[in-house]
Amino acid sequence: MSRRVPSTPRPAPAPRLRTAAEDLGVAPAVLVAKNVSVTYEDGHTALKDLTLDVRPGEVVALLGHSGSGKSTFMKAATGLAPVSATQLTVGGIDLTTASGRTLRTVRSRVGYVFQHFNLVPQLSALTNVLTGGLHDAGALGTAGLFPRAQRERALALLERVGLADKAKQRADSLSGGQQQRVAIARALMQRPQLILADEPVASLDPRLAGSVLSLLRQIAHEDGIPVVVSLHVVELARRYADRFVALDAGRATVRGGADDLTDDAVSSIYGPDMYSEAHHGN
Ligand SMILES: Nc1ncnc2c1ncn2[C@@H]1O[C@H](COP(=O)(O)OP(=O)(O)OP(=O)(O)O)[C@@H](O)[C@H]1O
Repeated sequence: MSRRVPSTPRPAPAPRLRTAAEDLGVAPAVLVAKNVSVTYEDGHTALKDLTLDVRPGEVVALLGHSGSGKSTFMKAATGLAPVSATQLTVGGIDLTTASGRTLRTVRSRVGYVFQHFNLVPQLSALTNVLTGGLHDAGALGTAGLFPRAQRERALALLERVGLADKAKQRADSLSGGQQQRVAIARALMQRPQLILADEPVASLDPRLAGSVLSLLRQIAHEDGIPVVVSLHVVELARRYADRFVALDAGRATVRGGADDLTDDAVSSIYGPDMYSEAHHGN
């Protein structure tokens, strides 16, 4: 059973812009997970009864020790893990029964951002972004001949992430932070309903980590595309997420708003010994 962290008195937060979710009122959840469990083929249960709704415009951080089930949840949300659930839907499509074309459609509408970027190293930044639109580009795209409208859109997305001048550069000649921005542009090329970012800043230094998370938050708040992001550094969750869910051995243990990530909450998520590392990163 999840428990909420009791609020402690804190200084009043600085005023902020309304999020897209707030503007939309009570927008329907894009991702609905009710009692989701995942047991892998070897019998290991990596997720147990996780319930989580993700609404337009919000950034939800997944916290917890290594091996607590964060990636497994993301795999479950794209039909890549063996799931049992009362409900698991993305954009209204039931992932517990989807297969074949339906599953491919769901995956094409979920942007995935990985720790190691997963770009094709020898291709240009622009071509990497274009691959995000393959689902819509048809046979021409598969042959590497992307329609002009797609190329223009990919360029506009590179501009959005601040890399228009790097469009023709090989992916492997870009810095880590730049590669992650290309990966985010590639995810946006999918016109995603949802972005899943699995430790997107674990390979980046703190300054670049902040800029990548700030970009993801901007996408959630301005475009309304919700972002689920797994993080190992609590301070980043406090700063860039709207709320968090902490997992422990596959179960949600603590959840709340970013302001609820008090020192007590951090200790109860990671234990007193891990407190310092999770607090500040390496
Ligand atoms: N395909 C698999 N088969 C069996 N067990 C798996 C499989 N994938 C993951 N696991 C196990 O499930 C548990 C949860 O793994 P998961 O990768 O979801 O954790 P995580 O919280 O994302 O960890 P990290 O922070 O290190 O990425 C771990 O014990 C892991 O070893």
